[in-house]
Amino acid sequence: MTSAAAHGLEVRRLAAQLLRTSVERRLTVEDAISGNREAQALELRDRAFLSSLLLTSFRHKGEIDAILAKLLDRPLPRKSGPARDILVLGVAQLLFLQLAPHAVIDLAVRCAKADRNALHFSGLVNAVLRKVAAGGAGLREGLDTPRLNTPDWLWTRWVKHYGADEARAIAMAHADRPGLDISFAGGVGDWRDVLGGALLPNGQLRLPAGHAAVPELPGFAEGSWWIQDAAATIPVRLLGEVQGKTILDLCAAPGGKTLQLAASGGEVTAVDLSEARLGRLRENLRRTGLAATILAADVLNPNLAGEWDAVLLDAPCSATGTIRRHPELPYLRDEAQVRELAGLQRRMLRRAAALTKPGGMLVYCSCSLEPEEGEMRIRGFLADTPGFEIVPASGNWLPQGAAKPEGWVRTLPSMRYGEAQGMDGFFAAALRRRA
Ligand SMILES: C[S@@+](CC[C@H](N)C(=O)[O-])C[C@H]1O[C@@H](n2cnc3c(N)ncnc32)[C@H](O)[C@@H]1O
Repeated sequence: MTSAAAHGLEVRRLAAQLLRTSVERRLTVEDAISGNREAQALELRDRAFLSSLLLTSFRHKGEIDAILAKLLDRPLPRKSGPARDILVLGVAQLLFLQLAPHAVIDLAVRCAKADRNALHFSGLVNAVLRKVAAGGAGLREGLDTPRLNTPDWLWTRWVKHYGADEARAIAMAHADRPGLDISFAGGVGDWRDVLGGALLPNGQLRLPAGHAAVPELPGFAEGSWWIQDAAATIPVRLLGEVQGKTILDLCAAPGGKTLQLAASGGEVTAVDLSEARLGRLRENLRRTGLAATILAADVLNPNLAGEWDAVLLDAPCSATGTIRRHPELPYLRDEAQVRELAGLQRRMLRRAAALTKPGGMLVYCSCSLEPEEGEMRIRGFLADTPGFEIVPASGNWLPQGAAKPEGWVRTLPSMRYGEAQGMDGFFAAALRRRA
C-alpha cells in the first residue's frame, strides 16, 4: 500500500470508531476528535477530512439509513463490529462527497478486514458499496430527505411550534453546509476585496462553504477579525449603545460576544465556568488585541455579586439552532435534556436579573429552536419578575420576520439575510430593569 493509501485507511478506521463514540458518549464531532489521541496526531488536512466524513455522515444519516435498509436483506448482527459504520461512511463518500468509487470501496473493504469482527462482513461491504456506486444519485430518488434526516423528536416539536411548512424549511436548511460569517472590530473596510464573500446587512462578510481553513485566511492570525454566525451577533446589538458602560457577559466562552462587546467600547467582565473554554476566550482576546476582565465562576454562585449597566446571558442550551454546523446534535440530545436545560436557564436568568442595575439592560439569548429555551423562558420570567419590561427589538439590520410582535427576536436556519441564505436559529430578548 502507498503511504497516501495508508493515511486514507487510518482516517477511515478512525472515522468508523468516532462515529460510534460520538453517539454512545454524546460527544460533538469536534469534542470526539479533540478527545482522541490518534485523531490529534493526524496532519491538519487529514483531521479536516476526518471531520468532514463524520459531519457528512450525520448530516445525511436518515437517508443513508434508508438506502442501506433497501440494499441489505436484514440488519447487520450486533457482532459485526464497525461494519455498519464502515458502510455508512462509504455511502457518505460515494453519494455526498463524490469521491472516486474505486478508492472508497477498496478502503472500506480494507477497513472491514482490519477488524476481527467486521472481517466476516468485508464481502458484504464490497457488494453493498458497489451497488451504491452503480445506483448513484438515483438511490435518493423518491426519498423524503428533510423528514428522514430529522429524528422524530425534533420533527414533532418543530411542526408543533413552527407549523409543518416551516419545520420542513428548517430541515431543508440543515442539508447544506453553512458558510463562514466574519466580524470586524473596525468595520469591513477593504476586507471584502481581500476575502471575497457577500456583505451582510449587519456589516459582516459571509464566505461560502468550502473556504480555506480559517487559520490560513488572510487577517486571521493578525487578529483583524473573528468568526461569529450572523444570528449570534444579534444579542449584543439588542443591548444598544455599550460604549463606556460596564457589561457583564455571562456564559461568555469562547467569546464571540465578548469580542463584539469589547470592540464596541464596553468595559466587559466575561464569566464562564469552563477553564478550558476560557482558555479559548483568552486566546481570542490576545489575537484580536481586545480587552476584557475574565472571571472563572459559576453564574449560580451567590459570591458573584455587584451591579452592571448591562448584562448578557448566553445560556447553555440544547444548541438545536446550530444543527447546520453540528449535524450530530439531533442524535446526541433528547427531550429530557431540553427540559433540564430550561430549568438551569430559569435559575441563571434570575441571577442575571439580580446583577443588572436599576435602569440597566438585560439580554437573554440561546442558540436553540426549542421554545422552552427561548419564548417560554421569557414569558415565565416576565410573569415572575415585575421589575423588568421587554424592550422591543427593531432595526433594518434584523433579518426579515425575526422581530416578533412580543418584542423578542427569533431567527431560523431557513431565514434569508439580505442576499444570503440561512443563519443559526437563535432566540434573543432585551429587557430593561425599571429604575
Ligand atoms: C452558549 S455557550 C456561550 C457562547 C459564548 N457566549 C460566545 O458567544 O462565544 C454557553 C457557555 O456557558 C458556560 N456555562 C455552562 N454552565 C455555566 C455556569 N453554571 N456558570 C458559568 N458558565 C456556564 C459553558 O462553559 C459555555 O461556555
